Amino acid sequence: MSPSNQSHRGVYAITPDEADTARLIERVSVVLDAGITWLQYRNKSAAPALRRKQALRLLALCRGRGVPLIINDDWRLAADIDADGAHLGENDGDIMAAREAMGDVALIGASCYDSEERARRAVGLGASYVAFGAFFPSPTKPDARRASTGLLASAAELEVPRVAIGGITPDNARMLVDAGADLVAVISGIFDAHDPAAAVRAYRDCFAPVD
Ligand SMILES: Cc1ncc(COP(=O)(O)OP(=O)(O)O)c(N)n1
Ligand SMILES: Cc1nc(C(=O)O)sc1CCOP(=O)(O)O
Ligand SMILES: [Mg+2]
Repeated sequence: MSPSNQSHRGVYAITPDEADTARLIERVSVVLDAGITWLQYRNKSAAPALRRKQALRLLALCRGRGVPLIINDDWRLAADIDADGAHLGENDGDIMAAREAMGDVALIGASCYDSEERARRAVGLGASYVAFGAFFPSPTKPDARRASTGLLASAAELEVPRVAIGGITPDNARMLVDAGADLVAVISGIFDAHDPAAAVRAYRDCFAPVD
């Protein structure tokens, strides 16, 4: 997988906690139509049965739009429903086990926070992308530890896509792209925006070359 591959570049939208499944699908549809690269299903409040139901509904939606669906936290659920990937943080289990269960082409992401060493280890264990953050104060996760943009450049040698996360807005995204981010992962900047589709387009513009 090449970090310059266009299919691994752009907007990585992450769902907000949304208990109403019909509303979740409605909100995500708008965002998919605006042109995102990947979607992550993340719902920290839902019980397992609701998470499974929502993940299945999102998977059908994403398949129809050709957008990979990555499941947060739970690689077993991801493997069980045949999602496109799983995202694992420091308390979310074993990258090697996820890779073994999900196969070679699955998108297995690892949260690396502010640590290049953690990213190196994750790639060694089979991660397909690494995520660093938080780069800015995050409304969704105010206590997230902070990362510096230098990590994005130095992690280029890992030769997997580098994801930036945490408080990313259309106004600060370009500096992360310029620093080496292949994807920007966003919750509130999209889903709390007055016009989520316009927000996605504004993030996408940050990946376009400046004239
Ligand atoms: C793309 C991406 N990066 C980081 C995270 C955070 O993962 P984690 O630290 O496990 O925290 P939770 O999201 O589970 O609260 C992520 N989900 N996605
Ligand atoms: C889920 C998550 N992980 C982070 C990390 O730094 O690892 S920051 C974060 C929240 C991202 O939401 P928002 O775009 O609203 O800031
Ligand atoms: Mg997690």
